[in-house]
Amino acid sequence: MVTYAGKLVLAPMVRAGELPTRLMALRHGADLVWSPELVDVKLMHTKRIENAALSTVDYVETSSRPGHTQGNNIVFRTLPREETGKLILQLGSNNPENAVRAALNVVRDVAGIDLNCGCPKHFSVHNGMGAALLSTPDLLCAILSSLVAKVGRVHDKPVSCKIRVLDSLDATLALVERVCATGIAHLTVHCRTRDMRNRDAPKWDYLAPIAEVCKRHGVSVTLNGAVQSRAHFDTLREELKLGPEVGAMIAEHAERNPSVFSRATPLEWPQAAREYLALAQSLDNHVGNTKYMLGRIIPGKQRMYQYMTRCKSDAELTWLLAQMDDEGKCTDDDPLKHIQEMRKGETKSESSGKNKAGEEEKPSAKHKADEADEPSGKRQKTEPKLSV
Ligand SMILES: Cc1cc2nc3c(=O)[nH]c(=O)nc-3n(C[C@H](O)[C@H](O)[C@H](O)COP(=O)(O)O)c2cc1C
Repeated sequence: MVTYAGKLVLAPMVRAGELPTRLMALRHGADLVWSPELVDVKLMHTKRIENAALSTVDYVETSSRPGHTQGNNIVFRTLPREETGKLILQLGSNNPENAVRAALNVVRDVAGIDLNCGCPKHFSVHNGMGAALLSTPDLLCAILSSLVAKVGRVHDKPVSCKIRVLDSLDATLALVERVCATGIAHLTVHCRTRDMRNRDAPKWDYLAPIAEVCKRHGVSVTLNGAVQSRAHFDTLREELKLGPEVGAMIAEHAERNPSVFSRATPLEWPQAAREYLALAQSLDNHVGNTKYMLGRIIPGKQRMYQYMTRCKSDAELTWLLAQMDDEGKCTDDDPLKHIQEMRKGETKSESSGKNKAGEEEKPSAKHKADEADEPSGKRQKTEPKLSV
């Protein structure tokens, strides 16, 4: 069974935490990775498909949700070869039965189930999920108890949850006592309150007393909030006098550079961007999501950032990043002109039904295998942009 103590992990992040980012984080030393929050009602209506072309397991949305049309959205994709034993799936839920149904649907492909009790964004809280659960502790604990009894114990998989701190330490400790008593194995504490933004300094001093409560219950604990890298975590652990059993979770810094988990120096942004793009393309990641991540990795003030935002396809992104030197400068005098020309060429070959080599166009083996990337992109487009 997976354990969490002392580990440095990738945070759950909507949009940013898709498979390519998780793999890059793992390859650079993340001990565990969290999926983005997946809403229970959506996840419980997915069908498991083994995608032989990519060696992934895809959970694809089916049509059976009332009011939803037939679709083939990939809701969740994992690469068992690299993620087995290291992937924690995060649920968004406001209902114990739905949480259990969703978790049972995917439990064979994940190492643990986590409940999101910390996201303050409208799409989560207006349904009573995420940080709203902090104000409904009875419901929060009912969901956790159900997950522990009906999923965790049955399938020998740990259940965990991620909370924010409350306005006072006493109120936080009282909540932690209740949450630990549900039988969870692990707790992540985002050391900011629901009203604090990511630019606000976290209340790290809450962590030591929270860790004491957790220890009494045999629950491991992870610190979250403004952790920058493995080296920074080592320093923090000393400064805050945290035991070796306390772990840390990184979100924004890992979104900007998924190699921050490394014991060596993390990659510079041009190398990180190149590596991310190659990984995303090898996994048939939707171009909209790839661009989103490149937009986080490439600093906004760089020329390369502006060029990247003008690209519309994987081919354009590949060409552009191949023109980038090791400092991130573009070696082509007029990359936008070249991209326009590429696009015109593609339009011509598309309208003739033939590719540039004059062969008939065929769908790629990967797309044929799951036929689902485009709908997945639609999902990504409609997801709200987070800045939590
Ligand atoms: C792009 C993005 C998406 C996020 N999505 C989620 C999510 O799905 N579930 C969740 O519990 N928190 C989510 N968060 C919050 C982070 O997991 C984390 O708690 C927060 O960013 C604080 O960590 P940091 O200071 O290292 O960024 C998200 C944060 C970001 C930046």
